[in-house]
Amino acid sequence: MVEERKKLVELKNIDLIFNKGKRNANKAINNVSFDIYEGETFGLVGESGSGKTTIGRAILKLYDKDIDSGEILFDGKNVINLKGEELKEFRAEAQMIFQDPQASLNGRMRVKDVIAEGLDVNGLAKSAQERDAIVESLVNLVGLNKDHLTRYPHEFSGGQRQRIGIARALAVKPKFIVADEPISALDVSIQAQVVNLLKDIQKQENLTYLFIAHDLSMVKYISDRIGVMHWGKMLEIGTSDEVYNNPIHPYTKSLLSSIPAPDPISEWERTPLVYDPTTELDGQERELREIVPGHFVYSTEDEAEEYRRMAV
Ligand SMILES: Nc1ncnc2c1ncn2[C@@H]1O[C@H](COP(=O)(O)OP(=O)(O)OP(=O)(O)O)[C@@H](O)[C@H]1O
Repeated sequence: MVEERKKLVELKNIDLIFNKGKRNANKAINNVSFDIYEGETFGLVGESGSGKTTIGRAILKLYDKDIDSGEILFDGKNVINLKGEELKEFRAEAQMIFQDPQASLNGRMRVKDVIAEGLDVNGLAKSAQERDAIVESLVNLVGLNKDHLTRYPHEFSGGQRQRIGIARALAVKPKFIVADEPISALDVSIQAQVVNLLKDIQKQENLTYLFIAHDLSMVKYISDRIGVMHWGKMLEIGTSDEVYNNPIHPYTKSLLSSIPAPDPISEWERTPLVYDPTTELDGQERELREIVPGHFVYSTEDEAEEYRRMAV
């Protein structure tokens, strides 16, 4: 089903190397390919430093350097080549929501102006009245109220600040949002509210999300498909159900086994699996291979055969 949908974002064999040519060169993204379909939420998981943020920022063209090889297409257009009007349009169509709303919102601006910044930069409101009206509708959409508009971001709780960040991203009517650990800094009790808000808005506005997280339980809840990253490489891609219920790559299995179980008995029985990453360094050629329809695992041909046998 998913395959028939339009691809909004296409990553083809992306490499991105920080400090290229220097002693501290770091290949943060290593030959990564995947697509994000229009209207879906693609969850990107993996431990700290695995390259998730780098992928999100590379798609949004937020680095002052280009990717080192490969191609990123947004709505069919090569992101690297975007300039002038096309780049401006892309900047509005593809937005980011950050982990720490405190750090990402300008504390000296009133909420009203924080939210309207994108409208102002892109000249999207024809009059002060229209600007006010758009800001008010956004505030309603994210569950804040009009009285909040004249206050400053620091006067709000973490969850409310994230709502301000979401309203701000939505102001320019994006098609695509990279949500980079948008709930990690929030109290557990607030996390579900913000995730539900993102889901509701997605439906209402027909948005496409790249949702970055290390909290696998929430990723499962919000994502249609999930990609698992380790050391800059994509090790497994599948539907959310497949990756959770039938994980194949040993790294994915270890990540899932580290999630605490909700009830004490299962938690007592839980055995965390330890992943041995040295197999990634054995010099064998690996690539993402389809094990069952729509479920891909980074493997050699022999490993893929073995995975297929085990999946039957
Ligand atoms: N601007 C930069 N300059 C140099 N190295 C960087 C830069 N940004 C990230 N890196 C490195 O690239 C690798 C991938 O980092 P990235 O932030 O993408 O990982 P992540 O999976 O998002 O981790 P986290 O969950 O901690 O944000 C890391 O080794 C990191 O140190």
